[in-house]
Amino acid sequence: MHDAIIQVEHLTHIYKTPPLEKKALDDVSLEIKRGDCVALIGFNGSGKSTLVQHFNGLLRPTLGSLRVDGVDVGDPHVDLRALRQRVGMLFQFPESQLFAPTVYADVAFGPQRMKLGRHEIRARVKGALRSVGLPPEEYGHRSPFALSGGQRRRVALAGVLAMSPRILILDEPTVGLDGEGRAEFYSYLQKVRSEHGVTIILVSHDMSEVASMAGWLYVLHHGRIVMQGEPRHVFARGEQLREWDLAVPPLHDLLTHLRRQGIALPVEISTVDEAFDFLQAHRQKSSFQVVCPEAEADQPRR
Ligand SMILES: Nc1ncnc2c1ncn2[C@@H]1O[C@H](COP(=O)(O)OP(=O)(O)OP(=O)(O)O)[C@@H](O)[C@H]1O
Repeated sequence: MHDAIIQVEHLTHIYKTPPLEKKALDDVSLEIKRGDCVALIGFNGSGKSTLVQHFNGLLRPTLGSLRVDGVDVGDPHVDLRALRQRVGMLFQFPESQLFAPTVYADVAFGPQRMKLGRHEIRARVKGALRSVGLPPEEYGHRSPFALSGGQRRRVALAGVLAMSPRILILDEPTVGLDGEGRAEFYSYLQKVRSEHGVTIILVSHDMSEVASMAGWLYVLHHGRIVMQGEPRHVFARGEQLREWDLAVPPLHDLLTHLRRQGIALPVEISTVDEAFDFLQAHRQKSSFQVVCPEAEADQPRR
């Protein structure tokens, strides 16, 4: 496909740590289009990290092939340094890698290593900090260690963005953040995506979390892609997902239950609002009623 930024064909990866061998990926094929946001979902040890480490050449295929942004990652003669600058990776707990005395210095570290000019570095650092909601005038001079957990993580994201990656890989990006920190992180990630047009790959155990961002999910199990599709279609197969130890978002469990009760909810429904609108529109035809507790609570008691 001409606009694929990542093409993986029959990729197998075997870790050879004598005397043991571990097949971590088994005949994986996929294509990710430029500008898309996809998620790799799977239980512990299913091969997610092994797969994404091929995307910037940290690992090379044992068998099969992959091309990333036009580069043949499997070719041992290819120098992958340029590719690594185009593929930004944010590992779990990235804030633990922050080290500089100020937010500005931390974000500037990557562009400085790229040997860019002073003006370019300044423009990139300021732009990256603005993208993650930390205006440089306010946060640039502060110590990253004096910020909240969520803000520190956004500093780490700005550090990757300042390298102007074409592909951004985020491994469990919100693990350890509270609900508010998670929501904030994803809203800035959404902003980054629209502003920078970057291709995003999310790695997670938590399907409900990535569903709001990702347009396509790949489910990994024992190193194989066992299911893929739009989140709403994947979630509709809850029983199968549970067999692979994956939790289905609670809304989708409820929708499945209602369908079993004979309410013909279309598979396109994937948010609470969509479910509510559908039930409202159909209540005339059906024997059930939609009760809105807030509206009820507003009524004076008789
Ligand atoms: N360096 C290594 N040497 C040997 N085996 C490894 C190595 N790294 C990972 N593995 C094994 O390969 C398999 C896939 O691991 P991987 O880390 O890719 O899974 P994962 O889905 O990312 O897991 P998690 O969600 O726990 O991070 C696991 O069985 C793991 O134990």
